[in-house]
Amino acid sequence: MKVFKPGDIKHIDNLCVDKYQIPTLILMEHAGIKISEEIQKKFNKESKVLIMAGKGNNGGDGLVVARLLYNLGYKVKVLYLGNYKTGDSKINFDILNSLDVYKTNSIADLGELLLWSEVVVDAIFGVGFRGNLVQEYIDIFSMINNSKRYVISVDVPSGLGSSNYTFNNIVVKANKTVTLGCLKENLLLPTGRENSGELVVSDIGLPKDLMEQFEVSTFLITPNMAKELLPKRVENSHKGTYGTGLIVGGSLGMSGAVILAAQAALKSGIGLLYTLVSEKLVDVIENNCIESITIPMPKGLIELDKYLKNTKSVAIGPGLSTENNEVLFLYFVENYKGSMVIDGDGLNLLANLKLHDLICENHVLTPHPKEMSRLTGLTVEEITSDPITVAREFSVKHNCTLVLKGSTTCIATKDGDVYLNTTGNNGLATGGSGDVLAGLIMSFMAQGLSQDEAAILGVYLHGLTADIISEGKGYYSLLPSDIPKELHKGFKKIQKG
Ligand SMILES: NC(=O)C1=CN([C@@H]2O[C@H](COP(=O)(O)OP(=O)(O)OC[C@H]3O[C@@H](n4cnc5c(N)ncnc54)[C@H](OP(=O)(O)O)[C@@H]3O)[C@@H](O)[C@H]2O)[C@@H](O)CC1
Ligand SMILES: [K+]
Repeated sequence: MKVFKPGDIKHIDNLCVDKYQIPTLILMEHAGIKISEEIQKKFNKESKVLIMAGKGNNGGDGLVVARLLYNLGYKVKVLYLGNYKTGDSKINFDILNSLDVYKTNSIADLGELLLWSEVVVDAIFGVGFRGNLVQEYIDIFSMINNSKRYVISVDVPSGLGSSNYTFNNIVVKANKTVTLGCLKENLLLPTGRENSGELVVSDIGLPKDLMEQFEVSTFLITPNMAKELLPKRVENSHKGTYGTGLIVGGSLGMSGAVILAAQAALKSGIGLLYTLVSEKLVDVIENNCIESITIPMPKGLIELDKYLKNTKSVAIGPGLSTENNEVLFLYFVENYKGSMVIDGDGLNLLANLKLHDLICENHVLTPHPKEMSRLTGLTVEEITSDPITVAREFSVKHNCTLVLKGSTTCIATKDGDVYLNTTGNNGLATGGSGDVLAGLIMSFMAQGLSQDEAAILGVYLHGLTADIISEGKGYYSLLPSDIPKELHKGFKKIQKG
């Protein structure tokens, strides 16, 4: 599903007017209708609604809601923050003036108005919000957030920056956000997700042709997209049909990482799996992954060639220490020509040895923000405040697939597209989750998916399965090892669509 930058909306507005002859006043009316319908679904006509109308068009939407609900018999009060000298908001303010609706621009009355209200319509700022908040707005937002009223935000929760930036760290916290016409990037990033409440995308009559033709480079991974990516299973098949993969990893005290990656690969349809570990770990891997073939690390790496010949994909890094593994890592990055996931200490070796020039189109890198920081030299804050841009710039520069992990994971392709994933939950914030993901992506590449496809499906399935498990287990008790065990439930849900 297409995801738009807040900056795209101005462009869409202009095209509506210039190319499709749709005045923005019509769109504003539609927006108001949709918001008022959402309120009618939850609150009856006896309800007291406080409309907080900002000075731009977001405020104008709020003024329409005030009029529509007043006409329906709701008890409506408006606290307006603009002068409304021109434009669609002025027209709606003038219409409202002709009605007997209570209005004030006295911010000093906010406390009393909040006490009076049952529902607050947050129409203070929409996609036109920029930069910092002055103290007056910080106070307004705090009062709304502390009021314990049901808050419905128009388009975006007010104060949400254009990316994951929070500027003053305060955003209106909504119970529901009705976003107008299309999904916006900032709503899908962590700050947006934390503050939007239930997210509804509302059709406000933007022309279908315009929305289909408008080019974007950010997409949300949908259930349908995941379903289409599932590797096909055929009746007349054998283990060769579903590919051979190899996991390279493990070190003393870190054998579990290989086991987790291997179990994920084995439970996601791979034809044949090898694990390559140091001799000391062979027994523990053998005991825990009976379906895989364990290769003890040979003295001469050239001996690996016989295994790699038929191996379609590799995951290198789970549990691999950075100590004494430089030669091994370099061997794979330089010689292996199939698809390869580089995870965990594989990424740290890549960064330590400055091997960025060896990253290529066959590679899927799966860093969390700290690993991304080592790879790029950016701070973790710089990465998490604008993860879409950071991921996109890296994948294009290095011609690879990049999976930047987070509560919203960004999968960036060499072509510059970014796919956002919103499955998964805080129960995944545990050592070992990433190893499972590396195993899944490697397995899907072995089964014939491209690097981008495998990353998209792997990330989506990983999070979805965690969500299914958490329905019963909650978040505290979710273990990475639960995911391979319950993977069949994730597959089943994807297959159902
Ligand atoms: N096509 C669509 O989708 C449609 C979209 N529609 C709606 O329009 C909305 C976008 O409207 P918009 O462009 O007028 O911007 P909006 O969000 O109201 O804010 C701008 C105002 O905020 C102010 N301001 C900004 N930052 C500030 C700060 N830090 N601190 C203080 N003030 C700050 C800024 O002030 P200025 O910088 O100009 O002084 C300006 O006055 C969109 O979200 C949707 O609700 C619908 O009407 C129907 C069609
Ligand atoms: K808003």
